[in-house]
Amino acid sequence: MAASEGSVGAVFAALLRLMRTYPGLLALSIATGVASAALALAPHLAVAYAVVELLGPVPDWRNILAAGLAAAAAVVLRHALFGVSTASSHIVAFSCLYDLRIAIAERLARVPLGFFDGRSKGQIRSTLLTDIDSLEDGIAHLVPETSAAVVTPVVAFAIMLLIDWRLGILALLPTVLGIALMGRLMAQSETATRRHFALMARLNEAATEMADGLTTVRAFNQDGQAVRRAKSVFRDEVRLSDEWIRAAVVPGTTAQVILSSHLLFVGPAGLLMVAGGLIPFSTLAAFLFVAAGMNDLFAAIQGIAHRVGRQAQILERIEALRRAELLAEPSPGKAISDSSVTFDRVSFSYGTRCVIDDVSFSVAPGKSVALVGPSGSGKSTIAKLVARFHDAASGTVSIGGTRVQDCASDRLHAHIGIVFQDVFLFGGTIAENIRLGRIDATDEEVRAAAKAARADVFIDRLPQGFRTHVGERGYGLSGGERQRISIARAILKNAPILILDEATSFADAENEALVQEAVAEAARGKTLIVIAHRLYTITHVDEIVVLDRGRIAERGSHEALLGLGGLYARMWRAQEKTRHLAHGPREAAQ
Ligand SMILES: Nc1ncnc2c1ncn2[C@@H]1O[C@H](COP(=O)(O)OP(=O)(O)OP(=O)(O)O)[C@@H](O)[C@H]1O
Repeated sequence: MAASEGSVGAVFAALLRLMRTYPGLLALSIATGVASAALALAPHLAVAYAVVELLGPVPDWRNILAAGLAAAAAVVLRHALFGVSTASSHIVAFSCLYDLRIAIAERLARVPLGFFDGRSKGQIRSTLLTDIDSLEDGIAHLVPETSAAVVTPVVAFAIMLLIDWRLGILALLPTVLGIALMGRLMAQSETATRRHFALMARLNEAATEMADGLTTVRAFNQDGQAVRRAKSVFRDEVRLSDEWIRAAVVPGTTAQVILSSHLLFVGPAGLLMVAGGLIPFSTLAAFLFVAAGMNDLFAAIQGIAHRVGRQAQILERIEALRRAELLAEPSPGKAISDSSVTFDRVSFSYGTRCVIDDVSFSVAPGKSVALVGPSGSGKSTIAKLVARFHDAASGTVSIGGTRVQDCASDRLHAHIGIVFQDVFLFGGTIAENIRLGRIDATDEEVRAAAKAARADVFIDRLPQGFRTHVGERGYGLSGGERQRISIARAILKNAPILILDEATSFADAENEALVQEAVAEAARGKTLIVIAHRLYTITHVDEIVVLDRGRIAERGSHEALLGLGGLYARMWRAQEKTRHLAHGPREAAQ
């Protein structure tokens, strides 16, 4: 966006673009803001008029009184207009913030899910909350205040030029000089502002990490280290703010002094002109009263200059999310004929690191494949390529004979149900969380899905059953219970392809048995791709694909792979030994 270039014009253009959906209110805010600012000069003009009258040969007290009353009325009107201006600009601002949040949320819902891999949640949260909130200053204050701050000096200078053009030009010089200096100041402070905001994102991350990771940190007795890390970011923040203020204070004050110095130029020059008989004293007095009315406005201009720089960087970060590259959508998308899944010579890299290398396999409709292999071998990445979280760098991933890139994303996602190992539950009721599988499902359907997922018994035992609120991320439920809610979602969705990232650990055998039953229920009649960590759960699948460093090392049935005596057989023996030790010989033999 143009605002990222940081120029004042670009920032205002970007802010006005955001506000253009509310043209009536925007115009009202600017017009009343400008009128209010122009009226700021009225008392000065009234005093100037009264002084000229007083210094005249026959002062007319009625005129002087009228000037006083006009000044009082102008003050009241000025404040009333200012109230209208800020009220309407705030209505526009809060509507714009809402629009932006919705636009970004809709955008984020359509970007490839891989977009989130490279970004910290803290950064996204900071932009969605803090940055968009900070835009309120730009929209509600900056635009009307700036229009007003520009108009008042222009009107004042016009009046000053009318009173005496020579003094008017003299008063203009320090303004030009001060504004030029302020421009340089803004350019200089841009780097500092940028560093400050980068630090704000780190602050946000540190705070999120502290809140989210508190349990882990405490469990490992690392509270000291976590606090030290957070403290170091907090200290950096103070240091940087200090540097920032120190860097801005000298040039800022200089610009302010120069901007306010017009009276220093005009006063002596005007007195010389009076002494030389070029102008009467009453003209100088009137001029000085109008010129004095400019001082507050110069201070306002300086504040505005600083805020524009800040807004430029806020807009830049907001735009990065608002313009995030979308998944290329085919138009119209091709049909998906069945629920088969095929990988044909697929390779994929995260950055420059190749993690899937020339992988080919296929699963026929209603059949099952298990992806196994050491940690980091690429199992989850393969599952993500099926659901098009990322696009393959080469080769094709297809569903029902259609490349995933050729399917409209809603149709693609309607075909795939995913059960992640790390189950995400929203803060809401259990029923709402299950209904995520199909928004229009009836209460009976939700209950039936929960029953099929072996979740109904524990849900009914909760204080408010299906209406029980689960906290953020499912706080208050066990891992196995969360897993079964997530399986209930998939059962409710009833998509023909099921991708299952198998949970690695369970607190007890009962929970594990229930999840296994739930999985069997969810997978009934579906094409199943299961990422398996515990090999004894997948001995029955149609094909096992063994991955090693992104390549297919072996494939076949459980028995065939054991007979091969390779990686799978070694993994199986290692796991059986552990199971044997954990459960005793009888259970392991079952
Ligand atoms: N978002 C990412 N950015 C960069 N590298 C990634 C990303 N996600 C995964 N990787 C890397 O890609 C490789 C494959 O990861 P993947 O998660 O597919 O493996 P996995 O076999 O599922 O591992 P695990 O069994 O531990 O879950 C790993 O080396 C991992 O570090």
